Amino acid sequence: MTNVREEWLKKAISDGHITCINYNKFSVPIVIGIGGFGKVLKYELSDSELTAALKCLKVDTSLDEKLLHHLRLI
Ligand SMILES: Nc1ncnc2c1ncn2[C@@H]1O[C@H](COP(=O)(O)OP(=O)(O)OP(=O)(O)O)[C@@H](O)[C@H]1O
Repeated sequence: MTNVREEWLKKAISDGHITCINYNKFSVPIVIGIGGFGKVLKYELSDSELTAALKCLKVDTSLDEKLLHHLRLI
């Protein structure tokens, strides 16, 4: 079965809606907060002076199934 989430991400990156930065550019993370959708982590970027806060979203694999079910109904 096609991974809907992966295909969606690839398209969003190739269409320029999401900027993709290689994960090895980020330092070891420090957890700085927790929200409803996941943890927020602080990173330094290796090739710049930038500090970044990234949210690591919780994975809900049932979303793929719900989306596929919805698409079958259309
Ligand atoms: N850019 C940031 N810089 C510093 N700390 C941050 C940053 N973004 C989030 N945090 C910390 O992480 C915590 C959770 O942030 P988050 O955005 O996940 O909150 P939320 O809006 O309640 O979550 P959600 O949108 O998932 O429901 C914040 O309360 C804050 O302490």
